[in-house]
Amino acid sequence: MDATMGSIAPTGLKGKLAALEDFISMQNEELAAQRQEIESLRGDKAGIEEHYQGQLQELKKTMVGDVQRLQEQKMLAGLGSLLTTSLGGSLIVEMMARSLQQQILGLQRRIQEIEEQAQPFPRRVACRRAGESRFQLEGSSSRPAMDATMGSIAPTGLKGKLAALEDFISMQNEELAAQRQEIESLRGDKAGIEEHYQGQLQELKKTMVGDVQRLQDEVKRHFAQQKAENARLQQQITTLKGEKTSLQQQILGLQRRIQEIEEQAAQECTTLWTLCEMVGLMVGTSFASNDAWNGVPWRAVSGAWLLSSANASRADSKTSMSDDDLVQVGKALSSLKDNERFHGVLQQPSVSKAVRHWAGIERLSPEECEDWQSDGQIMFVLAELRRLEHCCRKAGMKDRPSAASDNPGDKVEDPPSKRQRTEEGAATRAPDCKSIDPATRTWQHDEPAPAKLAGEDWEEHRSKVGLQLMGEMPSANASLNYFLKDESRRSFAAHLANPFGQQFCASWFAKVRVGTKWLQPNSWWGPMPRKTAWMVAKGHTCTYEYGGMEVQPIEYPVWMVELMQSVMPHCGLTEIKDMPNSCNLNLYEDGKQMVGWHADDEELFQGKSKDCRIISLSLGASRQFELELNWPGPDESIGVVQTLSDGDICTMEGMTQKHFMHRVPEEETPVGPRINLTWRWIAKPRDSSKKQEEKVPLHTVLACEDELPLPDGRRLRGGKLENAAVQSTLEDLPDLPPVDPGAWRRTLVWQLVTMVLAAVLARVGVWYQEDEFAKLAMNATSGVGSQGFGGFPECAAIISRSTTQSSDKTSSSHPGGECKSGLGPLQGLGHVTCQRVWKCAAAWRRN
Ligand SMILES: O=C(O)CCC(=O)C(=O)O
Ligand SMILES: [Fe+2]
Repeated sequence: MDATMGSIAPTGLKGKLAALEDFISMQNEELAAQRQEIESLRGDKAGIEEHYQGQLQELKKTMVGDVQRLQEQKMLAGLGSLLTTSLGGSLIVEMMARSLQQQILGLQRRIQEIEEQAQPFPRRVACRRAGESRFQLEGSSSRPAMDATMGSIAPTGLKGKLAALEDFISMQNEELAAQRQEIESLRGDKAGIEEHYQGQLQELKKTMVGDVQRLQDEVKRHFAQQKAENARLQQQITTLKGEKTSLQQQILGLQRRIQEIEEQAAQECTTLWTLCEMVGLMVGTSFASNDAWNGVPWRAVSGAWLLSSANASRADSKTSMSDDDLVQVGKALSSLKDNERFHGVLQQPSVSKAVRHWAGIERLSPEECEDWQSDGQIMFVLAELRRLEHCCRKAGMKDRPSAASDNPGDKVEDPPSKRQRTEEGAATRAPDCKSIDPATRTWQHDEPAPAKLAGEDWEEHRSKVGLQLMGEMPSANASLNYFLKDESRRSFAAHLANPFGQQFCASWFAKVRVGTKWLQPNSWWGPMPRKTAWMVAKGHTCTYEYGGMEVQPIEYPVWMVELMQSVMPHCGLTEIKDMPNSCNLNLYEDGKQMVGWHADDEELFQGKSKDCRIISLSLGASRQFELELNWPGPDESIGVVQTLSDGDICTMEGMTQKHFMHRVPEEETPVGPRINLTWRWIAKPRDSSKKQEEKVPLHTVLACEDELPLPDGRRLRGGKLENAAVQSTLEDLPDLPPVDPGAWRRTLVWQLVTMVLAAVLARVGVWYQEDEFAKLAMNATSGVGSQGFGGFPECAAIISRSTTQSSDKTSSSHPGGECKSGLGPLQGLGHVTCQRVWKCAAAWRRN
């Protein structure tokens, strides 16, 4: 400053002052310029910082994007690895994915570091804020500020003023120097920041490029590996596909083979089954019509049947004469089994149809039945079956279940086996073994003709036995006309044309039709071709049986007694106590409905051994009533026909039921409905205590949908075999009394029991290994003795073979877990339960 001042000094004090002032003002200007530069430098610095921060931000964004992309690639790689691992079990892809994951983690860390490092450049000049300047040089108005400062140092004279100015200048100089220093420092800062950020950016870019490059390389390598792996897997898939195709072809082949075998087996089974069914029918057991038997392994069961039959016949060769008949049955069965022609012919649909009809399984039209007469194949098969039937009959097997009771005659109706031609069975039964012999004109009967008396007469004369015909009774209607009067056979039938008038008959037709609970039971031969009801006088309880079915009696309704009081006096019966105590009612809805050839010869009425009265009233449409001789003599006419019209009374008296059959045949032309009431006298009431022991057919055990009443009054759930019910019933069953091995071992009924047991077990899903089953059978039949039951192990073997073949070979108790019954798998229940099942089945053999 001194130098500057020296150059402007010599012009006196005033001049000096003026010079100083100029100088100060110059310096002020310089100071202002410097401040401006400082401002601008500060702005530059902020700009630079902002610029680099922006760049860093951008870089970070790019890096995040890159990482994300890599992550996606890694995810894909993860998927690929999953696929690869699951397909080929390769771990390479997974390892690569893991390394990528680590790299990404590293990159993320790196970004964090960079973020931390990328804090704004430290402001080393931050302490030098504008406010700390010794001079308040706000804005551009430096002059007034200086003036003010100068003013404060002014009033001490010119010298003082000079000295003050000098001071001021020297302060200004200091200030300038300080500002210059700041400018210097700011310039340095600016360069430093730029350099700092540049360096950082450079480094960051370098790291990033390296990292990304490395990752990309790795991803590339990974994909290449993946590609190779895929190719390998593709190869494997192609191989597998080829193998699969070949296996599929093999399976198809096997399936075809199975089908062939099954078809073959089904054919065998059909034949065997027909035999079983037939023999079953003979011993009073029918399986065919029962849905409950669906799902039973018939092949096994029928196989078991034949095996045990064969076994029985083998065993029988050593036994006593009394078993001969059974041996014959076994032999007949075996011979049928080996009869090639029989089996061949049986395959024919028409033949099997005929057999099914013959066995009563399926109903066919009379026209179809007639065609069979001329069909050699059908006749051949039926003849073979008849031979078997003959053996069975001889061995004491009966036609149907009730025939096995002690009272075989206690039936109102027999199966239509006794008569042929247009009998009831014509619609339901094949032209069977019963036919009229054209040479002798005699019916071929189950029974031979009874012996005649010493002369030509068949029966004692009525005068001798004291038979009074109803028409001869004093009060009887004189118009009662005997259209059949066979004194030799003591057989009579009378007719009385409507004595009541049309009005009476119409009103009674309606009353009886509405007042009766009509039934149409199914017999062995199909549904009965008419409706029926069975009524008895108060105090009588006899049931009425139709082909295997029992009908409970209805007590005479009031109208019945009233009607009898109108009808009976025409037959000479005026007292209630003398009137019939039972009545069979028939409703023929139309001309197609009928009653086949039969005799009312049930034991209940004793019609075969004693004189027997039957009185009938017809209401409604007229129908033909035919009577024919059982054993007509050479010159005798076979029978008589009587039309029965509305209101007509008809009687049968004496021994008519023994020597004649009667029927009401189908009408050719349409006719209206007809009711017939047939009154009879119950001569020998059935012993009701016998009812307890009545036969329950074996199949009923399984067939019944609901509860099955046990002989002792308890009930068993059959068809559904419900767990708890079966369990508790079986638990309560008493132990079996010891059985006589000779009697039971070889009877066909017993063998049927084993079949049923096998079927029961099969049905509830229990399958045993041969030895297990045999042991079980032995235990259960310990009462039978050391021989045991011959057929059983075979039976078990067949069952176990036929079942283990199809499913689980190792399971001894429950293949496939497919159990259709409500009992569930018996696996957990074990032998005890099975023994009970056995006991249960065995208990039925007594029935
Ligand atoms: O309907 C008829 O006339 C005969 C009925 C018959 O024979 C019977 O019910 O036993
Ligand atoms: Fe009859």
